[in-house]
Amino acid sequence: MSRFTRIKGPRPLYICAAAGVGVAVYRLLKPESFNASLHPHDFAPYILVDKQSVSSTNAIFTLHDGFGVPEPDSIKEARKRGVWSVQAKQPQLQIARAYTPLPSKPDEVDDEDGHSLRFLIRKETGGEMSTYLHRLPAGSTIELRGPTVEYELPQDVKEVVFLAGGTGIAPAMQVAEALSRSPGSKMHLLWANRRREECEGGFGDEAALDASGQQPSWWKGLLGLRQHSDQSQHLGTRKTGSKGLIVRELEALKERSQAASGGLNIEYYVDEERSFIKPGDVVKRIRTEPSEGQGSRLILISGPDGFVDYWAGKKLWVEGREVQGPLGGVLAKIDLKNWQVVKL
Ligand SMILES: Cc1cc2nc3c(=O)[nH]c(=O)nc-3n(C[C@H](O)[C@H](O)[C@H](O)COP(=O)(O)OP(=O)(O)OC[C@H]3O[C@@H](n4cnc5c(N)ncnc54)[C@H](O)[C@@H]3O)c2cc1C
Repeated sequence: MSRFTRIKGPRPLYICAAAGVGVAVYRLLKPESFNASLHPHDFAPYILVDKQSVSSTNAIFTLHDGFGVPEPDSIKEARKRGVWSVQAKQPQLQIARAYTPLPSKPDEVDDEDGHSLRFLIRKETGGEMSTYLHRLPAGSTIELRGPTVEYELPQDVKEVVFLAGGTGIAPAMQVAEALSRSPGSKMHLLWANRRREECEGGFGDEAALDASGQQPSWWKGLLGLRQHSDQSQHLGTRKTGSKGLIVRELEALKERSQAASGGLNIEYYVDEERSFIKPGDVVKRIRTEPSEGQGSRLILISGPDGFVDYWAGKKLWVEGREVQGPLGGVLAKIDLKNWQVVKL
């Protein structure tokens, strides 16, 4: 199972309490010692304060703590550690699903007490939780628990190549946020979407070089990059157009990274424009010079099952736990040298 399939085994939560329990009841029932509302085991109320449409299927949900308390230390800690999630509960069906909080809002980065949790949520056709969430009006209560750290970045992380498909961009943004606190680290983000509407105005760094004519292009044919390059010229004409919400946030993350670490490099790929991530795009980014120093080098993959399987092979279930499974897919055919692959 990837991040984008139904939670199996013990993960769906069957809740005995009646639906519709609101913040007021929590206030009455909460023990004196219960001063941080997000809790790893018990659900706590959050208020949906804003829902901004990104595309015909995706929206950014902004939630505030139902008690109005500052962000708990557990979230501050998770933001530094790597990829993390929280679970949301559907009260009528008594099920829970995991979602990946986006990095702090650009205007809340320096706010120690910032208490927004934001999620990029895709409305799945026939999906129980996601259609429920997309139907909720502003002001609704959504119960959350967590955080759960899904993957902790090694302390000595030096370089990351992140292959993201669709809403797999959320964990990629978490990694970019964590690395922006890690001087000397560097990240290459390759983000693939089916449709342009998910990344309107997204204009890759490589395409920028192409457009300015400074990047020699002979090697692109060798690496299978020509198609993306041609596409990039096309995207270049859109540079002045409006930018989607996620694209704008990626650009803000990029600025933060450039100021604090070795930088964040982003490329956009759009199926409907016949622009796809190629093996050569990965090969090019994992060529490290010995002079670039010691430290962990990671290829992280996040997205729909088919995307993860294609690049790195299936994850497996062993004794009720999901494990990495052997390296398969395209990456198994590439000489990865000292790069480690992690399927998210
Ligand atoms: C760690 C983690 C983090 C995640 N983060 C995010 C995130 O940030 N954003 C995000 O959008 N998602 C995220 N997900 C995925 C999310 O948890 C849900 O799986 C997703 O929202 C779909 O849930 P659902 O209840 O709407 O769909 P489900 O009801 O579980 O259905 C999923 C799909 O299966 C189909 N389906 C359901 N039942 C059947 C059936 N009987 N036969 C055939 N098809 C069926 C549905 O039509 C739908 O397309 C994450 C998952 C994990 C594990």
